[in-house]
Amino acid sequence: MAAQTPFTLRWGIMATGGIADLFARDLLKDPATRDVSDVAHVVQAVASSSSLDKAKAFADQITEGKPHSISSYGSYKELVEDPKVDIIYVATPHSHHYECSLLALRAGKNVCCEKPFTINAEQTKHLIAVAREKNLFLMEAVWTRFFPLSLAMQRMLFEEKILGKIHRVAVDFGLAFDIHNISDKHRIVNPELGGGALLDLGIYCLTWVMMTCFQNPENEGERPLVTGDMLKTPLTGVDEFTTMSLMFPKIQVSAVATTNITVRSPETFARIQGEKGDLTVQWSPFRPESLTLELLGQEPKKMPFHIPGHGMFWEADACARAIRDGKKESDGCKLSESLMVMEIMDGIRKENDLVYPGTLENVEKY
Ligand SMILES: NC(=O)C1=CN([C@@H]2O[C@H](COP(=O)(O)OP(=O)(O)OC[C@H]3O[C@@H](n4cnc5c(N)ncnc54)[C@H](OP(=O)(O)O)[C@@H]3O)[C@@H](O)[C@H]2O)C=CC1
Ligand SMILES: O=C1OC[C@@H](O)[C@H](O)[C@H]1O
Repeated sequence: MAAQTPFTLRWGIMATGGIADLFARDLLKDPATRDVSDVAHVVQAVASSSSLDKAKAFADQITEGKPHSISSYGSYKELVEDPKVDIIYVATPHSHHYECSLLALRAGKNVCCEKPFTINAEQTKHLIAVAREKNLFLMEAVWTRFFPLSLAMQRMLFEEKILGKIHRVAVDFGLAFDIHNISDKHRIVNPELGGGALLDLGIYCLTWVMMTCFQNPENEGERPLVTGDMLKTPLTGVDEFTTMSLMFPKIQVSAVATTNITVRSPETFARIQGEKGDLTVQWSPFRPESLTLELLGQEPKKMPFHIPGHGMFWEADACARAIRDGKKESDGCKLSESLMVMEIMDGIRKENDLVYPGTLENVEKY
């Protein structure tokens, strides 16, 4: 039987920083290397807000000097106006996600925007409203949700019920940014770029809590009761340490999530404890490679999950499948969940008086 022609999605990469590079390189990987044949990707165009030369250099860099036909633009506006681009990957700092996603949606482009979706929940709501009004696909790029490990873990917990009743979840994600020696302009500490632990790293902790608690079918979509505490860095006033408590009354599960930008989390960053034992997940919280089952009375069993590349292609494949099928959001990263996570983070920031400066929290009129 003849092989089916894959559905090919043509990407426009908005920004030329660290994650844009990793994402674009993953798009260029042959899908066969991850056993995918129904969808494929093309890096159609790239844009830099700073200069055309930067965009051109980025295109050469991701193709490693090989001949290519990627269009380069010296502005984001030109990128979203390219008729050959189907979807924009927004890879700017947090502070710019909202305006960049709006720019793309208003130009009629589908959007996959880096995490955190926006600075606050009102901005996320607005993006969702614009996407719906324009009948476009929109997704927050929470790539971790699409990893084989994440999907296997959910099958084990919810279909095989390998731990029996789940009682408790603990997740920690910290990175040692050496904040006393980096520039206060670095995006991780700079309030003007939406810096701080919660929005950058805490969102992954919340992702693990959503995947292990909120998405438990027995939870039936009930929202957790949330409280949180922050310790802010005297350097710039953003949160250096944030601790969150998330209680799920319907399933009687308690979750604790901790995040910080000063010390690296230990190798085992997540522990799910149930009546039959524990399931732990090993580094990293954003790109998980192995989990361990520690069932009562049995030897621990470590299960590695191979990642044939950086692992960002799985979320790209999900975008392609959704768009191919005429869907306006991905089942793997629902807009309602992205909005809930933004609302949780808003609530914790409010409890701790963390407000971003200038116009960062503004929402354009609907
Ligand atoms: N999924 C993941 O694992 C990761 C996700 N991220 C997310 O991706 C986003 C970008 O992070 P990262 O790539 O590390 O950041 P970088 O600082 O490396 O790159 C950001 C890029 O955004 C563009 N940009 C536009 N406006 C500004 C501005 N005012 N200040 C600085 N840069 C600007 C620049 O490109 P240009 O000048 O060409 O327009 C710049 O290169 C963040 O929101 C972060 O949360 C980050 C790392 C990992
Ligand atoms: O998403 C992310 O994951 C990896 C971290 O290095 C980075 O700061 C963060 O944005």
